[in-house]
Amino acid sequence: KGIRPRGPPGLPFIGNIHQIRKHPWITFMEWSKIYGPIFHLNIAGQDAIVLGSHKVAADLLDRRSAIYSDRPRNIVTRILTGDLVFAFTQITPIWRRMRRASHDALGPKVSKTYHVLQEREVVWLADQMIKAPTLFRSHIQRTSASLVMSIIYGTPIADSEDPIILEIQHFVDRALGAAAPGAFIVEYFTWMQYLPRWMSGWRRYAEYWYEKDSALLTGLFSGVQARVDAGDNGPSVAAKLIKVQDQDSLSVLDSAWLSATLYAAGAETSAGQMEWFMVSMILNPGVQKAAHTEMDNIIGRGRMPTLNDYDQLPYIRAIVKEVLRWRPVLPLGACLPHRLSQDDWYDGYFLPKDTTVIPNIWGLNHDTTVYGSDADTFRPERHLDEAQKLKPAPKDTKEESHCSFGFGKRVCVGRHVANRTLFIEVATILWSFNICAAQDESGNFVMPSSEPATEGTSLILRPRVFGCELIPRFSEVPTIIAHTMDVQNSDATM
Ligand code: HEM
Repeated sequence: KGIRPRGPPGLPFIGNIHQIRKHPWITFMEWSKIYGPIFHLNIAGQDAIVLGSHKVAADLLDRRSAIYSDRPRNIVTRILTGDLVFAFTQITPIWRRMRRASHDALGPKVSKTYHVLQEREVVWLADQMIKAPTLFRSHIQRTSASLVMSIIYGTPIADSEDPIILEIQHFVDRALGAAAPGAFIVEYFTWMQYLPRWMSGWRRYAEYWYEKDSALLTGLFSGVQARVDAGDNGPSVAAKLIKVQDQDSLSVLDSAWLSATLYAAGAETSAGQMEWFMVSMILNPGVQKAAHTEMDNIIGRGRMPTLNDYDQLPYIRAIVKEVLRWRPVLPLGACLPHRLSQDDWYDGYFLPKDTTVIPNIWGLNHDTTVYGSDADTFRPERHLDEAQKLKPAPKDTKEESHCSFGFGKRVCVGRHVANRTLFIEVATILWSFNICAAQDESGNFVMPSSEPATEGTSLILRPRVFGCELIPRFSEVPTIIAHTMDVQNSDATM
């Protein structure tokens, strides 16, 4: 039907699997230089293409999103989640309803109703950082988990070791783990799905956990139902799902899984980006200094920043864009590639139905033809013009200046919330602290690595474990944080 894109030669049966183990996004950048911005991989007999330029990614995933927005069919995940995690599902009627409900609950206008929750959480974060600075990573974790829990279920979390959080985290690890390439051999040898149940340990595992997780998630959702019935009017996604009753309403089970999907997609991603923010600040004191100057000029030292300051703080917004560009926590869209749902032709190439389509988000974000020869450098100024206002974003980056929120019909539904969360966390930490490298016993500074960690099972790309010193920028910082907390608490009880 036409020629296929070129790609690296592979081995019989397994294709290219053995060549793409460690940091595949870097290998893919190299292969893009050899084979062009669209190249072919053989994943154990399954066709895949990798997209290595903004234009190709936008041409296919955004401009032809009608046929490039399915997900690969994953046998184990489907059973494990009852096909109710819409981030993993095909474009089905249930995906459409869940996606619409999420957009209605997290879109640009509605997400303003969560500002009060975001502001409360970050002041709490600053307070924890003042009181126990060495535990900053666990404070960042708690804040992300708590914020997403507040937005979704209306229930903040005081401790990152909270039993509910641990239980949900196990659910998230199971779901993401099952979707990870190579997790279950049946995904490659699909005839195994027809083996009897007693020969299929993976099936018994998936069915068992689907029942258990459905009970856990329905319990969480029903807790919100009980509060709404008792007259609680607090803003939350779950409360919105309960209150909106129309022909598109989701069942309790669907709503329970939808809420949990949003938690799974939102908590670790935001926390991972915040860890990269901390690393970028330690490595770039000049950037910190410029941010502190913006803070002093616009906010001053008498109050903490709020989300109302968003438009007045272009340098902070440029830092957020640069963190997302420089170290995207989902460098390949992680376990969420797209799938082509019908035969297609592009630039003289034939692309068969069912091809897995992998955008190299990391590669696009580091493309020197778009970001210049210093694309690997953390430099927020690249997003600003001479008047220190934000520049228009490069073409095909959907006003974000990076591709870290994905593409087309699958573009991250939580991006408005995520952008504001990162903004207020970054602004609050920079208003409060000088962030410095930690010192070892001999007083030498220990710089964090800008290389991503590879250890651990998380699919989120995080920095290696690192320390830092958080020094309040001026003596009134602790008092102003405490005072802001008091005001927020009294507003909440009014
Ligand atoms: C900095 C934080 C975040 C990053 C970097 C991020 C990134 C992404 C990426 C790359 C995708 C895949 C897009 C694609 O397939 O093309 C995605 C999907 C998704 N994100 Fe986010 N995300 C973040 C935060 C959030 C938050 C806070 C939520 C919700 C509260 C959320 C909910 C989702 C959902 C539900 C999907 C699946 C959409 C679908 O398949 O239709 N994300 N995100």
